Amino acid sequence: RQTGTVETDAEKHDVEYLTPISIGTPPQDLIVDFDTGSSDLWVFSTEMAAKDIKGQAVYDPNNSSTSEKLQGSTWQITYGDGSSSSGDVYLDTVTIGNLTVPNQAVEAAKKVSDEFTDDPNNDGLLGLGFSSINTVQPTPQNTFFDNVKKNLDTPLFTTDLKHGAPGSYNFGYIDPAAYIGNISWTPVDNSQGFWGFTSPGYAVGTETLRNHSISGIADTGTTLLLLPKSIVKAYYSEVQGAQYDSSQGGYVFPCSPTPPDFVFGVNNGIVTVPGDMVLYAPIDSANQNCFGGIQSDTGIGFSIFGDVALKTSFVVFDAGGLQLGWAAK
Ligand SMILES: Cc1nn(C)c(C)c1CC(=O)Nc1ccccn1
Repeated sequence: RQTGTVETDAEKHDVEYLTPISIGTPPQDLIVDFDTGSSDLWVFSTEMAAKDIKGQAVYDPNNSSTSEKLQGSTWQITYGDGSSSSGDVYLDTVTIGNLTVPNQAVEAAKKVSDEFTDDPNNDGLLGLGFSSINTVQPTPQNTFFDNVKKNLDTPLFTTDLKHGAPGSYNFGYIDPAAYIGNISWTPVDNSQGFWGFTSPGYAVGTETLRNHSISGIADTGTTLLLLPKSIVKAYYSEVQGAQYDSSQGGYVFPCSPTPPDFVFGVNNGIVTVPGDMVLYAPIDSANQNCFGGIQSDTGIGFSIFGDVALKTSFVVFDAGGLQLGWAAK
């Protein structure tokens, strides 16, 4: 039985967290976005048009003695923010930290949307959602985690994302030194292929928790905390000068003073998003006004507990117990 750990580094404003992986023989090193909100492992590849590659590392299946084309298989994915990619599929050896999966489905991109072309540091996505939403046709493929699970001491992984600093993904064990206090556990609804859960309520600043169920997903691949419009309005009503700025596509407010904390419940525990984490990023060079890290989930159908929420905590994604554990750190 094994365990593994790999460091993930924050991009500017923690917009995404990029993590090294190796594919093929000899190993080809790429840096990808681990995404608990999707279930495809896809990478920039030599099968793409040169104009769509701007600085990314690419996977070359012809340069790997262990690659094997999955004949007739294709994939196409469109994310909620409208970005997309598509291509064909190889089986090849994938290594993350000290964990290796010999016949992992590696989805080689032939096309990617501009959002990916214009993100020079990101060479692809590694889905850590449930394999039920893998997009490979005609036969959906397993995620890296689903393939490595049987070799792990226990079928779980943990995230320890940080604000402006490298964090870590651990596989197969809970590091007691990575968190403080108790872990609050809550059941996972994976019926849509996500790490879904329901928070019992929220609070703004130091007020007491309001009973208001929030159903959402724990999603490392989404930058912000996307919540029901009514909760977002309630939060920003307590932030001086906050307003919805349609040109920015969300709530903006003066970068000073620091806005109030946002607290959400997890079972009978709470998770606190400090006000300075809600200050997502300045929208002007004078750093006068800031774009909020909390925005509306309108149109998605569920809330998204993205990096703004996840980086406050040590989070356990437990596939064995089908539960999420949140702890302070
Ligand atoms: C931001 C957003 N809006 N809507 C409607 C959804 C569903 C999202 C989340 C999203 O799309 N996340 C993402 C994007 C690219 C790669 C990985 N995950």
